[in-house]
Amino acid sequence: MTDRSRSPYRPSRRPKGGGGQSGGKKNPATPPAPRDPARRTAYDVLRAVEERDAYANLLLPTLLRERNITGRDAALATELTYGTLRLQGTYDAILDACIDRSLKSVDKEALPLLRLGAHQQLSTNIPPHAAVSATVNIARRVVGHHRARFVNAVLRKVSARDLDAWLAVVAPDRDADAVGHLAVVHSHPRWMVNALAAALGEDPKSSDLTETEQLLAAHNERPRVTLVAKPGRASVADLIEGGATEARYSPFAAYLPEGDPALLREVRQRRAAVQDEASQLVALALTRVSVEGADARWLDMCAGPGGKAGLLAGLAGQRDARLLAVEVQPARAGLVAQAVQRSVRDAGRVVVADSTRPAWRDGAFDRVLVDVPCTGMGALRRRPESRWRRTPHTADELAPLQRDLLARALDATRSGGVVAYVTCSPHLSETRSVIEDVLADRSDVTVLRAADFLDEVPDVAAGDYVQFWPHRHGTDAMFLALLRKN
Ligand SMILES: C[S@@+](CC[C@H](N)C(=O)[O-])C[C@H]1O[C@@H](n2cnc3c(N)ncnc32)[C@H](O)[C@@H]1O
Repeated sequence: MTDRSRSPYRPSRRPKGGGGQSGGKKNPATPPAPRDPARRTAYDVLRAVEERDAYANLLLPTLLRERNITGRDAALATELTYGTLRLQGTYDAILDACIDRSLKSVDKEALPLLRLGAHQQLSTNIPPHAAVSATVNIARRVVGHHRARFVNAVLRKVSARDLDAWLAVVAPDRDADAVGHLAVVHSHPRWMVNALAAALGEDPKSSDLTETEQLLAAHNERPRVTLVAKPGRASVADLIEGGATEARYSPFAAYLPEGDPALLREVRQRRAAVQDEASQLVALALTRVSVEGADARWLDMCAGPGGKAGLLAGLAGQRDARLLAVEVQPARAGLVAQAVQRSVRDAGRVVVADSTRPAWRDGAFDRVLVDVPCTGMGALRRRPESRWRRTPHTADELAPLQRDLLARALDATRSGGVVAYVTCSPHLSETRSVIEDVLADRSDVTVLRAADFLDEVPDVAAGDYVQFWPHRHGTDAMFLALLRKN
């Protein structure tokens, strides 16, 4: 057991009575800041992710704000939370080797402590003894002394090896089982490694999964923050003046190397927003396809939370066109309304509706974006926990809705108009399979070579389609098909 007197994280004692505040006054509205605020906050997020499927990217900023945690503590809490979630699969394989029973039998309050402790020991510069004692201190407060002793015992076993040495013990041999090896080393579910290898055109049965490994490794890197300057409302130069740097591909993008995007005036005024560069480019590609005749009515059928709608509304306004943005969930439609607010010529309109039951007549639109609900396997860098929430069946379960939405998008488009089918996933069941299934029943569609409309981006063509990749482009893995209605 850790010697409390030597712990650098030893909590200070509060005086009894009088609330411990200077002047003896309590403010019941303000919860006391937790001791060791960075680790405690990381633990609270990890536990909420485990217990109630919370989203770390939403909960962490909320807790940091509520607890008034800033600066180095906020940076540490962020690193510990995301770092632990990213390598959770690797840490679980190691922890499993350190306890006598199955890791699955460890309760949901203690398990995040084990992962948090393993992360500090194996992937940070925090000295192992400090990582153990600090984690055990939190364990005493949140799960009691008995289970804290269990946490202490397991973490001491973890400290016997460094990460590479542990991987040599717990990861399957690469030659015998390449997918199993990569799954443990890069912390992905096995089925997902298979699906990603197939999407990259590599044979999951071979031991040479070089590009698959690059992709898995990229999923565990911290994504850069990319901003979009909304057309007609802000410029990239404005963002660069605020501290951003020039982006590689999108004419509307800038990268923010550090700092909180909300501190930028343009972001606060909703003239700019955070948006992945590939998200910008797939929307832009739709606007680059020439259409003969009228080009006044644009439709975004799945608009929430409004990233692409915000960009499209600005571009529509600049061309004197109008964008109708449709979203089935009222709360998300509210976010779309904020995103299109004050776009050029006020070109965006938002409605709450189900796009599979269209309230518009067939052929009413010149350009249609259908950015369907999907597994989100293209955004694993930003939502690391989502890889453990999906199952091998999630993509198949979504396919009927994706097919229905694409068919309705084609119906909504006039002859000569164009549809962009977009997913934030490279999974073949949600990308080319959906298109092939829908087009098998129709003779009124021509598939365009989507990469021709994104000349500035190298290595993005996947046959007639476009597939962005984190390891090639530094973006989310967005998929795009451009379909002309004959
Ligand atoms: C992948 S997200 C779209 C992202 C969005 N285009 C953006 O760039 O911010 C899919 C959205 O479609 C919405 N959705 C799902 N089914 C729908 C339907 N039948 N009709 C309209 N919207 C739907 C979901 O609520 C979700 O907000």
